[in-house]
Amino acid sequence: MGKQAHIQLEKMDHLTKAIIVGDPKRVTIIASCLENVEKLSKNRGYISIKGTYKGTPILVVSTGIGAPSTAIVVEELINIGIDTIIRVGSCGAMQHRILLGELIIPTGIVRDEGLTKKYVPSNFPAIANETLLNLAQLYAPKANFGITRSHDGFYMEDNAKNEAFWSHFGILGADMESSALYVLASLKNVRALSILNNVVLYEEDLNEGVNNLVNEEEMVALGELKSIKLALKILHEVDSKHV
Ligand SMILES: O=P(O)(O)O[C@H]1O[C@H](CO)[C@@H](O)[C@H]1O
Ligand SMILES: O=c1cc[nH]c(=O)[nH]1
Repeated sequence: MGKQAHIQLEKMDHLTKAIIVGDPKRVTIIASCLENVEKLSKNRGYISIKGTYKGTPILVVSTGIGAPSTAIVVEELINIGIDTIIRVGSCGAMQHRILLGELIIPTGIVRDEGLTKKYVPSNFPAIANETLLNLAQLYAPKANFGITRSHDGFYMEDNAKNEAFWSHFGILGADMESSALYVLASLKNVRALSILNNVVLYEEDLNEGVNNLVNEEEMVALGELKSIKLALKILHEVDSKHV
């Protein structure tokens, strides 16, 4: 397959592992943890670089916010031969015990976004790849593992009510992209995992929490670095594909 319409990348030799991030600024932070970094493309907010981590080639691409934009990136990454994808993202906690900068790693996800329903019925599960999940459990035993929720409406009036509803069932946190990644990965037979840094305490004002990320508040910035290092370690250690 040739150059992909949105990410503007084509198949590259030996490049099968990728990190996706929502915020394009995170691409630069990840670049600082890699060697042999090369800038690749910049199109519509989809920024990409490649580099190596302890010799393992890694591609890093930003998705922007939301499931549709993420699905475009995931589809195009698969088209260019990527078979292992880790989302390094941020999320809001849905349990009081989860502190800022703690990692939340979805084992399964409540599909409260619209995009994946265009692919499969809503009773199809969004689940993490077992191989990647086992490595995450090995390298980050203190992370919060469990079910999360992906949603579409950052500013909905009923957010607090919906979060209280799902929090009651033990849902750990919320983001907007992970369920799209998990569902597409299952459908297309590639491996996927999300590693989320908690940037908002449960029942804290959403805007204030996300601004903390913009201001690089210390706990949150450390959590982000922890999420990046974990993703790189997993991608380095995992064998080249077998789903
Ligand atoms: O920090 P990223 O990876 O963008 O993730 C989270 O932050 C955005 C909302 O502020 C949404 O994309 C949400 O999923
Ligand atoms: O609460 C939050 C924080 C970040 N991203 C979300 O989707 N929700």
